[in-house]
Formats: sequence, C-alpha cells, structure tokens
Amino acid sequence: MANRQEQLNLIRENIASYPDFPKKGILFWDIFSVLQNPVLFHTLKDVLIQIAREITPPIECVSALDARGFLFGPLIALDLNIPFVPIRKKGKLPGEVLTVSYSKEYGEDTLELQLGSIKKGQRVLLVDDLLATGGSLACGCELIKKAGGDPATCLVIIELEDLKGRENIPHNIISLLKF
Ligand SMILES: O=P(O)(O)OC[C@H]1O[C@H](OP(=O)(O)OP(=O)(O)O)[C@H](O)[C@@H]1O
Ligand SMILES: Nc1ncnc2[nH]cnc12
Repeated sequence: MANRQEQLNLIRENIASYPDFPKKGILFWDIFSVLQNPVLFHTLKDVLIQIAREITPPIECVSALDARGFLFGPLIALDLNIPFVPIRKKGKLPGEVLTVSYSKEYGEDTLELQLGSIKKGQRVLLVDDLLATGGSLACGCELIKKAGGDPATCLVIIELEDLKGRENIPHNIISLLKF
C-alpha cells in the first residue's frame, strides 16, 4: 500500500489541464480526469476520508459546493456517518434559503443554503474540488455561519497558490495538492 505522499503524487500526475478554458488566460484544472480511473478515484476517496477523520475536534456535518464539490462531499459524509448538506447555485434549492453572491476566478455567481439544514454551532467540513481566488469557499463559509453553523475546516483537492485564495478565507483550510 502506497503512503499518502505517493498516493497524492499519483493523483497529481493524472489531473488534466486546459489552457484558455472557460476564458482566455485561465488554465483550467480538470478533476474529472482522475474520476475516469477507478483506482485513482478510490485512492482520492480514501485520502479525503482519512483527512476528514483526523480533524479535531471531530466534524459533525459535511457540506459541499455545487457542482464539483458534490463529487466528494457525500462520500466523506457517508463514511463518517454524518449529515451531508448541499450548497447550490441560485434557484436550485426548494424551500426557504439563505443567499450570498460572490466573485470567482472566471466570473460571478450566487450560492444558496436551505434554512434549517445546519444545526446551531454544528462543526461543518466544507468540501470542494479547487481553491482559486477563494471567492466560492468564502461564500460557502458565510452561508454556513449565517445558518448558525461553524465552518470549522475547508477541504479541497487542488489549491492554485499564486491566487492566494486562502488569504480570503478566515477559517482552517486543508488542500491536498498545490499548483
Ligand atoms: O476559488 P474560486 O475563484 O472561487 O474558484 C473555485 C470554484 O470554481 C469552480 O466552480 P464553478 O463555479 O466553476 O462551478 P462548477 O463546479 O459547477 O463547475 C470550482 O469548482 C470552485 O468551486
Ligand atoms: N483554474 C481553474 N481550474 C478549474 N476550476 C476552477 N475554478 C476556478 N478556477 C479554476
């Protein structure tokens, strides 16, 4: 069995990148290239779960950002046997919602969280595939706080270090791979 660094190196080598997508000047990192290989997908899932289990004090809920965060957040929540709560793009969640707008590397958007989906003071792990400017994760953390929860840790697979996104997020951030 490979150690964690070897597992991460294997994943790193298999993340595809596309220049000028979705806009000129953006180098797009495509996590779906990892999911096409079941061995790598299993490896990535195992690393994410190990890391989530190591967080102290323990997390009580997993949330994730629409859409690529949904590929990973539910896997962690199921393994830890704790609730999963989606944070979706505007207009997709029924019932009463909290709403916050934000900017990201290649545009602007609005995210929503269902009222009552997070308990007061609950320690939430917020999951996404990638941290660029940090706009999306910061927005997710703000929604969790507005709902009364504690955005205890953000967990991403890829961090684009040059964009200094973590400076925009006043919470604990774990990234598996720095580019
Ligand atoms: O750090 P930031 O500059 O905010 O950028 C990171 C966000 O951008 C991407 O999502 P996108 O909004 O493109 O949505 P998708 O998952 O639906 O493709 C990515 O999955 C992150 O959520
Ligand atoms: N460079 C990038 N690649 C993939 N997803 C992103 N989201 C924001 N910036 C991104």
